[in-house]
Amino acid sequence: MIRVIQPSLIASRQLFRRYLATGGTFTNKTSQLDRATLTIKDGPVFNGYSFGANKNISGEAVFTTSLVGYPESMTDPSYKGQILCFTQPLIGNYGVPSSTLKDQFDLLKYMESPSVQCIGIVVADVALEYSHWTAVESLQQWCQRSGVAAISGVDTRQLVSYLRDKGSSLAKITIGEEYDADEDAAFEDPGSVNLVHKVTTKAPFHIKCPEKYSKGIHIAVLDCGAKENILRCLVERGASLTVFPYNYPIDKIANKFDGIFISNGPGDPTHCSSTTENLAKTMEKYHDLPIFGICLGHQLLALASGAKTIKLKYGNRAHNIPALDLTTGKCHITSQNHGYAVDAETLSSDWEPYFTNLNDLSNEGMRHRSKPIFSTQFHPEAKGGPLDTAFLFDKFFDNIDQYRATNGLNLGNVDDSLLVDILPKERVL
Ligand SMILES: NC(=O)CC[C@H](N)C(=O)O
Repeated sequence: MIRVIQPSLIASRQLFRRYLATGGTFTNKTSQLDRATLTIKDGPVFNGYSFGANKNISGEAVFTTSLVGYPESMTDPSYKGQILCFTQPLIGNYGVPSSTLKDQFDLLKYMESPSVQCIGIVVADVALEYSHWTAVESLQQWCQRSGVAAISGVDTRQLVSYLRDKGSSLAKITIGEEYDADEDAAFEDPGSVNLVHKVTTKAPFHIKCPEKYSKGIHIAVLDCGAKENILRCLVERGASLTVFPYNYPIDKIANKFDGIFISNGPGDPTHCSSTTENLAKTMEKYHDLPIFGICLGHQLLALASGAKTIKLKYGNRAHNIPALDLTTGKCHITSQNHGYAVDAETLSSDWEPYFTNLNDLSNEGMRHRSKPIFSTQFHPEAKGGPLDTAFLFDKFFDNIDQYRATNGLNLGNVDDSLLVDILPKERVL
């Protein structure tokens, strides 16, 4: 078959190349920007312009195809140690909102954590000018003040084609006129260390549900790098939260709560063996305690149940990934950010797959056949992305209602007094 390439496509490609050669900026002045280089380990080298911190960094290069939500993505602790490439070609045009403004629950209003978590970003074209009613600074200012390396003028289509072919790769961003490959320091692999240890809360803290919303429910959250909107989704449904470090021996006090939630987080789930051991003991000890896990929380629950996780070639990072609900046959559009997945083949007979990814057929969730325990690989809390699966938080609360109906109301509240000694009054951000 003869493949006809339209002249208009060739013209637009040539134009795009020429445009990238200028630093990827039709509308911005890049003359004041330093040169920068993105080097993929054993792969291509991309020249561009630095608009972030003036420092060389290395990490794992991954890509997201989300069209909006760069402030939310960049503050998502699951991106710790990663160099995030945006396939959306123009990034920064709506600026960056306040990173300290709080909402009615005393949670961050616009960000998913107090600071930028990825180590660097890669874009085709950065907007140095911005406009939005919530914006307080430009993406350039935010990256510079946060110490985050940022490179523009990269042909992100070529980069992503490479990453899809070869898989997520180690990479570096170096700032300066000339990049000398001989001066190459080692490419750092963030996945070789326990990244959860870096992002988890250092001490337990309490988030009190405002009177007006409160249902007297008390949930224990294992914080592996929890996104702010997960906490909000729990509090706005009427729960007070006690947020614990990821390796807290939760099995010792799980019965003092109405439910356990396990959060998202960065890196390889097998690094968190203390958490999986504690979860295994919790499930063994308390048979009808509701448990819900999201993303890393899903993977940790799977490991605790005896299943295995695998590393995906290039992962799923997007706001429009179709996940099939195996209990209803409905397909939901989901928000995702992960590089690992649960191997559904290894689930024990007590568990069943709950959702399946309709793009790559990877596992998207599991549920216990008889206990009120389930988890999802995707993010029902979104931020960014669609809220189509937010009903799963309601399902968790339905399980909690049933648990309380059987075990007595205000089960969790009884324990506030017991917990008071170990809890700092204020959350330390
Ligand atoms: N968002 C997350 O919780 C990510 C989970 C895990 N770090 C992964 O990449 O698969």
